[in-house]
Amino acid sequence: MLTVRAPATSANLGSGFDVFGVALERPADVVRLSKADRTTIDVTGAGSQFIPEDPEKNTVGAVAEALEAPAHIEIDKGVRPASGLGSSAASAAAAAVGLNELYDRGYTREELVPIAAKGEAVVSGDAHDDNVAPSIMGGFTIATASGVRQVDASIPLVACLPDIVVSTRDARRVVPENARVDQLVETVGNAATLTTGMHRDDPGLVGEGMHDTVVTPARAKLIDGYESVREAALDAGATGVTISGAGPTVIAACEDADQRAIASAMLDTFGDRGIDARAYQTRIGRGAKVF
Ligand SMILES: Nc1ncnc2c1ncn2[C@@H]1O[C@H](COP(=O)(O)OP(=O)(O)OP(=O)(O)O)[C@@H](O)[C@H]1O
Ligand SMILES: N[C@@H](CCO)C(=O)O
Repeated sequence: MLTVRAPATSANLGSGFDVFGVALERPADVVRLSKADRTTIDVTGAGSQFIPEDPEKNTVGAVAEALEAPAHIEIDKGVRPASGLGSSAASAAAAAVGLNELYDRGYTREELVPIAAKGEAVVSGDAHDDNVAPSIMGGFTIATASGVRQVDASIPLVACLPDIVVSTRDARRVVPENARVDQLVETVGNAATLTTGMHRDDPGLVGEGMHDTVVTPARAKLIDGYESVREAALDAGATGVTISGAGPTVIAACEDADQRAIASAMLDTFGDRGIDARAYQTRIGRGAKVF
């Protein structure tokens, strides 16, 4: 038996659609794995009633198949599914790291990213790396066709998860197929600014780089109250606000001292619209850990 804790993640960060991602210190999935003749899965915890235990439909099943590593896998969900916090990815990351060790496959953390992404493909139809990469490697990650670059950062964040369901599959359907050259120029500038902020651990630059005029406006329509929540967070001191992954979580970058006020402002604004929510006062953290 081997236990792995894999963190929630926030992908895109506005200007880095399908490329950027960060690991969060919390919440996380805890996955226990033991060798078996065939893969079986038990799921408990947050939203487990909505998560299939069929290995063909659960992200960890695809990972076990890719690694040719059948196992009994117990998933204790700390990351609610369809949250925009990489719920499916956290389980896939934990399974990739754990089965790699259990079967002594010898893959590096970076080599495990595309293997874990095969789990994401089961769920959203696309094997996007931008959640599994930070959940496996930690910190801030830049996932491209040529591999993953990783930066250790510890930017304070507030992730506000409303009691709304937005599936990645649905959110990918509203992404525009084209963008103008001026939007391309603005996005590159914001992405470069955000990356510089991560290297300098500068919440101001990271927040500035989270601005996005291409994907975020299209997805904002799926989150009741998004614009009001974003404004309230900025008024409370957030340096930048955007949709976390495919949503509905709304994520803010900030200074430590402003976290509590930002969390309250976001919760109150959703509450004014009759929407229950919870806010994680967290920060960028480390990747999957084997116990
Ligand atoms: N191990 C798993 N953990 C969570 N969800 C899973 C898992 N395996 C399969 N799923 C399915 O994946 C879907 C949740 O994935 P989805 O990508 O929509 O949400 P998310 O991963 O929380 O969000 P995002 O990818 O935007 O961060 C649910 O429909 C769930 O049934
Ligand atoms: N980049 C993906 C992340 C999903 O968590 C999307 O936004 O669809």
